[in-house]
Amino acid sequence: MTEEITRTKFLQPEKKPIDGVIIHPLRVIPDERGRLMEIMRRDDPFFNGFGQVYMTTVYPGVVKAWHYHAVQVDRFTCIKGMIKAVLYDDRENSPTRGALNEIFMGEHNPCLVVIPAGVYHGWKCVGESEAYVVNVPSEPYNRTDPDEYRLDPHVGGIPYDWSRVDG
Ligand SMILES: Cc1cn([C@H]2C[C@H](O)[C@@H](COP(=O)(O)OP(=O)(O)O[C@H]3O[C@H](C)C(=O)[C@H](O)[C@H]3O)O2)c(=O)[nH]c1=O
Repeated sequence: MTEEITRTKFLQPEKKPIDGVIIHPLRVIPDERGRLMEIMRRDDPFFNGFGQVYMTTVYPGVVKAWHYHAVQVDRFTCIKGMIKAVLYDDRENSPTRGALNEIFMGEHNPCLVVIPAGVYHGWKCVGESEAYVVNVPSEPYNRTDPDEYRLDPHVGGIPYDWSRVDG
């Protein structure tokens, strides 16, 4: 009973994915020389062109959030370290408005996450070393007028506490 409650607590966020969000598991192919992992392919069902590819990193304990894009779709993976990615749906008319998704991803759970425009998102490095994220957004970054809207991660009004949950 107790175990079930604990598991439910941690699995709950991914049980009801935000409308349009895709969590796509990535396969790691190891051999005696190292590892290989495909990230995204032109024939993936969610591929609809890309704007650019970039990497961004996050130091242990740091939160990078909340961001959303008006037009851009993000497709990101964590290739080194571990992050807790959190998504929040505040889109008017969305069937999942108010839903939060928590995804623990990275070396121990390789996956690509597709985030539709309008969905707040961000991540925290939950490992002990700098985490490396690769993003393949649908649009190139506009340096003079970025499609990037932000809220403070701690007092921005989104009902999520970024602190670690022990138990
Ligand atoms: C995305 C981008 C940024 N920049 C510049 C703008 C700033 O001077 C600097 C850092 O950018 P930003 O604060 O957007 O970086 P992050 O906070 O790591 O943002 C990333 O992490 C969060 C969680 C996200 O959701 C963003 O979509 C993602 O870009 O690089 C560029 O020059 N080119 C680019 O393509």
